[in-house]
Formats: sequence, structure tokens, C-alpha cells
Amino acid sequence: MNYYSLNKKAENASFKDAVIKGLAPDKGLYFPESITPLPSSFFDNIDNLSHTEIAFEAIKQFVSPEIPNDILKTIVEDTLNFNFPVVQLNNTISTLELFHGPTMAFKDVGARFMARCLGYFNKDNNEEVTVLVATSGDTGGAVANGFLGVKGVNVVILYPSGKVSDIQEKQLTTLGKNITALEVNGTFDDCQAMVKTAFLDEELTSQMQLTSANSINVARWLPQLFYFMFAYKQLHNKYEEIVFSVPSGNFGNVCAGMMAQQLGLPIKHFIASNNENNVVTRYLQTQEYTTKPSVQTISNAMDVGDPSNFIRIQEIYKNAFNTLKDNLSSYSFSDAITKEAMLEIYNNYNYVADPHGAVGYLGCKAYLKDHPNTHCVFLETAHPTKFLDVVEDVVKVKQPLPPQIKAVMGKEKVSVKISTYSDLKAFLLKIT
Ligand SMILES: Cc1ncc(COP(=O)(O)O)c(C=O)c1O
Ligand SMILES: N[C@@H](CCOP(=O)(O)O)C(=O)O
Repeated sequence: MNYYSLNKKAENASFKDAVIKGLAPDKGLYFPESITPLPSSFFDNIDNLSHTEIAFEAIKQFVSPEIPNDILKTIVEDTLNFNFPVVQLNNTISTLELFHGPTMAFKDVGARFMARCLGYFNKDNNEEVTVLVATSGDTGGAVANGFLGVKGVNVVILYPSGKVSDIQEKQLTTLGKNITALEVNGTFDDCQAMVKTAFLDEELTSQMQLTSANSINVARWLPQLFYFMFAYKQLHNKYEEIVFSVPSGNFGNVCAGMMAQQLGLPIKHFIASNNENNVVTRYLQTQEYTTKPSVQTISNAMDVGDPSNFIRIQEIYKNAFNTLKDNLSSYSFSDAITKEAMLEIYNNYNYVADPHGAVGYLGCKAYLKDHPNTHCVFLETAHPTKFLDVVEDVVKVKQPLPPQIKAVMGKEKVSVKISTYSDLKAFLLKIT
């Protein structure tokens, strides 16, 4: 598959080149040249397909011929070695748990898939690649875990100091080896802007091969479309009309769901559920797209003021505002309301949701008011114990810690503090 830049000023790239470059030379995000819907027999037969069979069929067109089918099968099998259960809360709301992987957030699938693709492309190549990644909490840990020890790859993670949870910070600062954490005096948007600037800095790019492991990178972004198929498989025999409420920050996940819809998955509608960082909610209300500096919330991984992937969403719906509105609703919720929702979910359903999932639950409730005959699935994007302080404070019950969380708790944080793009550049030049 070839990919074009959404800034339309760069040459098209193969899947391999798009993965290795991350961002196109004109600073545009890559987008597939074509999307061929899967045959209806695939959806008719989905009950008989395993997760790996579903994922293989869904991603094949986007990665071939650069990744041959037998290699792709192995990559998909290695990536998806954990579960994606749907838990039904009531007749109209379910949650899809995306936190059963090694770092207990939905980023594990994309990070593991991309690491394996890059590992494959690098196998006969002695050139080192530096993976730059900006994180508001979960991408960093998932990428650190997914790329740990991958031959020829150095990972540099930028995260906003004091704005990620303690567990998230441990996950991205304690692995060592080929992983370095840069603690940025700023917001997630500052981190993301620095990463994008680095890709365009010829002094850097002439000396080192830089790529991104954010959802900018098609190999990190596209595998997220699997989730929507896994949920559909578990629910389609019970409910005719399924909508998804996606807790959204950088908008990669909801946009991946839209790719699943383009492949033919019968998704009726998407809800982008936001905390108070709500540029897209405001856009759908006013038709004016105005980015704003992010504000800090209890669903910190969604503290994004300038979401990278909205441009891909515009591309999917051909920049037609009305088509977008037919397919996407968006709501924004305060921390106070989110905490009330966490308590409501706990009291009514004996289910502990994390703050991001709770924002998704609120999105379902808001949408269902006007669409009562629909079944809404909110994505539970991270395990509640990643946000232990908030969760225990709200539900007032001590949470048992899963082994993945226990494993990082006692470890010592190692980070390098930086404030500006010059600091990042100096650091990168030092490690070349
Ligand atoms: C737990 C959690 N929920 C939701 C999001 C938002 O996802 P996206 O950036 O794909 O919109 C993130 C960050 O990516 C996250 O870590
Ligand atoms: N919420 C993310 C922010 C980066 O999103 P990405 O999908 O573009 O990597 C995080 O947890 O870091």
C-alpha cells in the first residue's frame, strides 16, 4: 500500500517508508491511498474467526506487499497475545476492556505491532533508528515496553513533567537499556510540537534516522481498528445498532474506528468523549476549529489541546461537515462530573472504571438520551489502577494491584529534564 501526505506536498511513500519516516517530509500525516472494504462474507463469518484471523484480514491491505503474509501472521499473533473482553453494564451500555496488555492501556497493541514491523524492516540493516515519542501518559509506557531491546532502535520519550500519573511515569522511566525518558517542563502539546519540529530539522535528520511511535505513525495507528471488530464480534448477535464512545485526546483511536467503518464494519455512529480539552466538541457545535493550550484533568492522557489526528478524520469524511456530523458526536465533561460517573458505575454495576473510561461512559449516556434504541460501547482505555489515587479516592475501596502494575511500583525513576526544543536537539545530537 502506498501512503500520501495529508499536506499534499510530499511524495507518496510505501508502507515501509511511511513507517520508517513516521511523518512525511512536508510535516503531513500519512494516509492510505485506497481503502478496499472487506467482503460481506468476512462480517457474516466473524463469529468463526479468531482475533488474529480478524486482525490479519483487516490490516493486510495496508501493509502488503512490504510485509509478506506469513510474516504478517506472526506479527499479528505476537501482538495480540491477550484478551479484549466486552463487559455488559446494562441493556444499552457495555464496555470494551482494552487494558489487558503488558502496560494496561490500549496503546499496547499499536506499540507492539509497530515494534515488530520496524524490527522486520531493520533485520538486514545496520542503520540505527531513533524513535521519538510524545506522551500524555500511556503511549510512553506502551512504546517503552514494546520496543525494549529491539535491535537497532533507540527510543526517546518526551513527557510533561508532573502531568502523568505515578504509575505511568514509572512505566516510561524505569526500563533503561534502549529507552530514555525526557521530562519536559511543559504540556503534552509542547512535547508533541518538539517531536514534530525534530522531524523537520535537517541538521538532525541528516545525522540520524528519526521516526515516530505516536499515532502519527501508520503502523502505530492502524492496528487500533482491530478493537472495534473485536467488540462487534462479541455484540452483533445481541444488538442491531452499535455505536462506540471513544475517550479521545489525540483522536487516533476514534479515527482508527472510522477506518474499521470504511472497511465495512457496520458501526452506526461514533462519540468522541472529551474531558475539558474539547476542541472537537466545540468544532462540531460551531464549525470553528480553534486549538487551545491543554488544561490538566484527572483523565490526563486526554489532556491534548491540538489533536494530531483530526486531519485524518476530515480526510475520511472528505472534509464535509455534514457527513462528519452524521458519523460523529462529541461531548465534553468536567472532572467533577467524571468523578460522579465513576461512583455511579461502581454503585450501580459494581464496576471500577478509570477516569478515561468514565468519560466514555458519560458520552454513551449523553448520546443515548436522544437514541434510546441503540447499544453504546465505551472503550475502557486503561486499567483503573494506573490512576490509583483518583480511583481509590472516588470509590473508597482499596484496589488490588495487577502484576503488571506491581512490577514497576518499586522501581527508580530515571529521566533527563529538558525545557526547550534546543535542549531536545542537543540531547539527540549527543546520542548520535
Ligand atoms: C487511557 C487513555 N484514554 C484515552 C486516550 C485518548 O486516545 P486518543 O489519543 O487516541 O484519542 C489516551 C491517549 O491516547 C489514553 O491513554
Ligand atoms: N494519550 C496519548 C497521547 C499520544 O497519543 P498517540 O496515540 O498519538 O500516541 C498518551 O497516552 O500518550
